[in-house]
Amino acid sequence: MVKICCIGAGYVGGPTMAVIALKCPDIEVAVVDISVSRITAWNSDQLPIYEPGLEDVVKSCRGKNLFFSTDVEKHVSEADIIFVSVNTPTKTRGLGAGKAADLTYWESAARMIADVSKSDKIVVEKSTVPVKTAEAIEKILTHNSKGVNYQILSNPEFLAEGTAIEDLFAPDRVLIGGRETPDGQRAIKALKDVYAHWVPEERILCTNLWSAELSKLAANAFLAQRISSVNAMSALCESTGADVAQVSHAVGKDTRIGHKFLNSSVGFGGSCFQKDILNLVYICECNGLLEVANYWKQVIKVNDYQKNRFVNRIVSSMFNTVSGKKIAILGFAFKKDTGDTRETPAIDVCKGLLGDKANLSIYDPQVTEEQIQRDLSMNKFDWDHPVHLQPMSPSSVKQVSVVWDVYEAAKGAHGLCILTEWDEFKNLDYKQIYDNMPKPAFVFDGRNVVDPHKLREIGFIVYSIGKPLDSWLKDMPAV
Ligand SMILES: NC(=O)C1=CN([C@@H]2O[C@H](COP(=O)(O)OP(=O)(O)OC[C@H]3O[C@@H](n4cnc5c(N)ncnc54)[C@H](O)[C@@H]3O)[C@@H](O)[C@H]2O)C=CC1
Ligand SMILES: O=C(O)[C@H]1O[C@H](OP(=O)(O)OP(=O)(O)OC[C@H]2O[C@@H](n3ccc(=O)[nH]c3=O)[C@H](O)[C@@H]2O)[C@H](O)[C@@H](O)[C@@H]1O
Repeated sequence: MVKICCIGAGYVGGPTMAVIALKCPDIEVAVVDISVSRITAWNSDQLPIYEPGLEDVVKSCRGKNLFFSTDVEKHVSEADIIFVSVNTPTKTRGLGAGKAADLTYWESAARMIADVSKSDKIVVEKSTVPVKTAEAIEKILTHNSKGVNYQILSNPEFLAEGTAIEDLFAPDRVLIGGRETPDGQRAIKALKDVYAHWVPEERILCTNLWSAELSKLAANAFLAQRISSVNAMSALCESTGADVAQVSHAVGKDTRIGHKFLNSSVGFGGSCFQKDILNLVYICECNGLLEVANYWKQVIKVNDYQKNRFVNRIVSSMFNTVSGKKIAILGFAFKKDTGDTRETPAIDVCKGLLGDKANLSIYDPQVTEEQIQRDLSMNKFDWDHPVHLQPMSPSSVKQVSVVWDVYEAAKGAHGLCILTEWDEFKNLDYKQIYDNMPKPAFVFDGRNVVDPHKLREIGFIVYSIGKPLDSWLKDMPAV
């Protein structure tokens, strides 16, 4: 029986391995992690991450051919194929700080593999890594090999959170990069055979190592670029009276452009887009390609601009101050159907409002108070480390309260800010909410989930990203 071990039981390692176990009953899959609490949660009824459909998959194979364990060394030494799906955060210190990927966790995983392996291994990069990481990993492994042969493959993951199980069941493509040697090709075939259990052959793309590594960074950069493009247009729409939804629709009808990923928003979030683009920028700079680096940097600058613009709009429309005013924040996760808050635009918007001394009442159906308090008091990039290595008990932010009832969050608030597109926000009783707010009552919709016309009929002053402004907002331009 082929044995797979995955190092890193996170948003990627957990769901991908669960699906491999489900689709390949003839393979034994062990997911290992240094975080005891994560592994305990994977072995319990309360999984450590919220992802639609995940629980069913885990329950149907856990204890049969899917195991979660903290015994990292045992499972690594027994495995034929080792996936490495550990954190690759942005460096916060030293060379490349603020841009380069921090490969500390990767390197320590590689050194541990070299220490405990007694049989030949295929080591698969599942984490998103800089181009040429495989070369570095290969050096660590071969310099410490004790006669064991290693083949390194790059097999980046393209799942999106909230749809991870769907994405894994029917991926647009599976990408496998390896060495162009007979041993490298054999390793590619071994991994291809795993995916071939359920992915049609024409969707499994095999390339050289560097193409696979770079394709992952490129794919995320292209996706983020689309959002920054439409968000840049949203600012122009507000100045001209165009409606960004209509513009996106018209543009996306061109089959060469396509309609997906053209929703204007308060900005993209998530653990990877910014991190991976910064990483790409750093690689370009290291290769002397400054024009290319600047081109991609702009995608992040526009994203920051969009978040700032949103905060400025709120403050300027409320008589240039939110000091002492209650603002209800509806949604904190970086997108709907996940409890993940990594790099969520809500953090920057909340910090911007807190900077202007607002009192925030936050509601998100999947995010706990503890998480929100941590996010609002943590330093940039500190979030992307194993949980038990993150700074402990940051002080809580006093002007923030977190509630589990959206109407309670809204009660007495001067304004509502919609920051995540949870479906439930579409159909709230906005009349009841309006009646319980001081006037003028504002709605700032950062996800275009509400119908501004209906809310204006109730009496709200409504700002929807990229939509024609009402006269109140026109008279109070955001600087
Ligand atoms: N979150 C996502 O949707 C996607 C993430 N990725 C990439 O996948 C990688 C992992 O991301 P996530 O799963 O989101 O991160 P995560 O933080 O949820 O999981 C990483 C896990 O690795 C563990 N870990 C770190 N060092 C370890 C070591 N030496 N030994 C054992 N366990 C160790 C941590 O404790 C943590 O549980 C990153 O490179 C990310 O860029 C790629 C595609 C999608
Ligand atoms: O490498 C990764 O981590 C993953 O990053 C993204 O997945 P994810 O971040 O989970 O979620 P997305 O659906 O891409 O959304 C990212 C952000 O962009 C925002 N977004 C998305 C689409 C859109 O049209 N407009 C928009 O503002 C979302 O609200 C969210 O904040 C990619 O979609 C995945 O392919 C990739 O594997």
